[in-house]
Amino acid sequence: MGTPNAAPPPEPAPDPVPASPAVPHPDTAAGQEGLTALLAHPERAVVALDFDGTLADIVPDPTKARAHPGARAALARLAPHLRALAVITGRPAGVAVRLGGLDATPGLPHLVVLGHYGAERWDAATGALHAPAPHPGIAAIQAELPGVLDRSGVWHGTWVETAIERKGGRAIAVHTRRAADPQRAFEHLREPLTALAERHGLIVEPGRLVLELRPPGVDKGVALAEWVEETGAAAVLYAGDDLGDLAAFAAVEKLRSEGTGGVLVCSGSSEVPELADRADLVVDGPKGVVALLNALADRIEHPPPPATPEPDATDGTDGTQEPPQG
Ligand SMILES: O=P(O)(O)OC[C@H]1O[C@H](O[C@H]2O[C@H](CO)[C@@H](O)[C@H](O)[C@H]2O)[C@H](O)[C@@H](O)[C@@H]1O
Repeated sequence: MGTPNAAPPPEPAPDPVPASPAVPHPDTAAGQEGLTALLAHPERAVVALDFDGTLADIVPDPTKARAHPGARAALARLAPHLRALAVITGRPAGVAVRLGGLDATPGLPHLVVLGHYGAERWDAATGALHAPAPHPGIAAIQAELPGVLDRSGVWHGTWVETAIERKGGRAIAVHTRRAADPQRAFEHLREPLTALAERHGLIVEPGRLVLELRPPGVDKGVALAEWVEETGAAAVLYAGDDLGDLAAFAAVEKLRSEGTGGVLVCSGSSEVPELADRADLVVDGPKGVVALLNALADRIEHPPPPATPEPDATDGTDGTQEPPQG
């Protein structure tokens, strides 16, 4: 039995607060400004991300790409805080939705997927897919491509059908990741595939060990700028990993010059140094992108307490005021 004057039992220790992942610090002043704008008013900000290499790890077989573990949960966690969220990809929109499991992710009711570099659009709200008619040059290229690849000698006469990705009849990608010497094969095919594309009114979009023959007239920069305008966003964060994302980076740089906050994130790899050079922030591939999305959500959900104002050096409260004269 305790004595009446005994000290009260100590309060039980509070549950440990899980350590919050820190939001990484952009390397550039423009990136810091953009991030500050996004965190101050996420409800006025938008986030757009590339798919392969950014939300999904790079794998040798393009049909086997999947969203990085945790990517869908991180998107679903961040999306409700934002004005809008988009995936902008070179893939057909429906393929990115399927491979990413984006239609099966609760919490993404307003996601937009802009496929084929912005030529296609899928809206989660309706499930509707808008796609232009296929360019007639694609069918012609499908017929000629096997001959061009045979003559290239890259696969020593045994090139495999798996090198070709047909992309829903709206583009054709030739992958060299599974060639004996992927980089050499890429360089070797560039000229003949460019000539083939030009003969049929198409362009070549180079990517990570892939040369894609696709219709001209749209790119990720055009797609991103139009979408940002549509949303009326005051700040935009764009994350990508490949050469096709440079156009989106340029669009963000232009938006910044016009007063919109912007953050350029590179999902880093050794394959595309050009993008890291232009980024405000380089993270460690899709794993780093997922960590960034979670850190942003965490910071928005648990904002730091307002900073204590610095003592005013002229009000005499900190002892540094000049002594009265005279
Ligand atoms: O805009 P993205 O979402 O990045 O799509 C660009 C191209 O990505 C895909 O290829 C890349 O990922 C493959 C799977 O990891 C990899 O095998 C390949 O080497 C990469 O280049 C996709 O297959 C292409 O159609 C996209 O255009």
